[in-house]
Amino acid sequence: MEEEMKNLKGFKVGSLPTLFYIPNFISDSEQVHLIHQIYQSPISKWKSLKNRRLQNWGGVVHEKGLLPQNLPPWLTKITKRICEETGLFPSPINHVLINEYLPDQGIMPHQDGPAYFPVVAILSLGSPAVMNFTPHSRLKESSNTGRNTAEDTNSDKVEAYNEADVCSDIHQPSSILLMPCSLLIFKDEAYSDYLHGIEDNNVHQLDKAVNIVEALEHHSQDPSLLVSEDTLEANCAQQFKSIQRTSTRISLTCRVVLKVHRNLFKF
Ligand SMILES: O=C(O)CCC(=O)C(=O)O
Ligand SMILES: [Fe+2]
Repeated sequence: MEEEMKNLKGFKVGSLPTLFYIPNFISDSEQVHLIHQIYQSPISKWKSLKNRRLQNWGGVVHEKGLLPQNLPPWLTKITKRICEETGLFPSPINHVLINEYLPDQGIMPHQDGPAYFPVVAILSLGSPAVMNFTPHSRLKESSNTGRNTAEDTNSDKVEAYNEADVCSDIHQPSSILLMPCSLLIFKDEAYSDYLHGIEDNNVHQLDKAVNIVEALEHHSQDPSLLVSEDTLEANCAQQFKSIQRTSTRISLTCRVVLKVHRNLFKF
């Protein structure tokens, strides 16, 4: 806890417990290197879903735990740094999902599966995008069995929610602007009581974004940013209205699966 407070002090954004946004967690050249490694991977490593492609690293996440595979050194280099610098993970990060989104692709609102330790670190590369956090009623015990969404087949998500599950009382939706090279960390209620998702269209609104100042500090000239016409006199942070997604976004979702099966036959 002490470590966490020290390392992440100053990076908490918004009022929803708990979101941390670290701009420029990696350098531009590290971004180039990571993108190169991702596209160097065998084509068979890609799995195509309805609305995006993904690479799964670290092994297969099963309802009962992880059937592990070592992460490649180009990934452990970054996951080790995430562990050390955040101090939030109980053991080394052992699972990384790499998602690739074209400008009109996204990920439906979902909650990450129960196999994961409830802290997520997402490194963003390429085109900016907005992630939305939407409140939902607490998962009922009976539905928390690790079933997949309709969209996914790799057991990393729990079932999608219908409208009736989304409550509108004290919990307010919020969103976060994910610029390239940034690291987003979410945990606590943001993990347990909110769904997170990215809209599948090429314009993302910024009106609910809680980290505009932090996100734009080094990126205010980014051509993706669209300025609102009616806020010319407003301060810099408020004049950005939306982003135009014009190229591919890649994200690395880094997590810990606590239960690891060393032996296939023990499943
Ligand atoms: O691409 C992202 O930023 C989010 C990915 C995600 O939520 C997931 O893989 O569970
Ligand atoms: Fe997720």
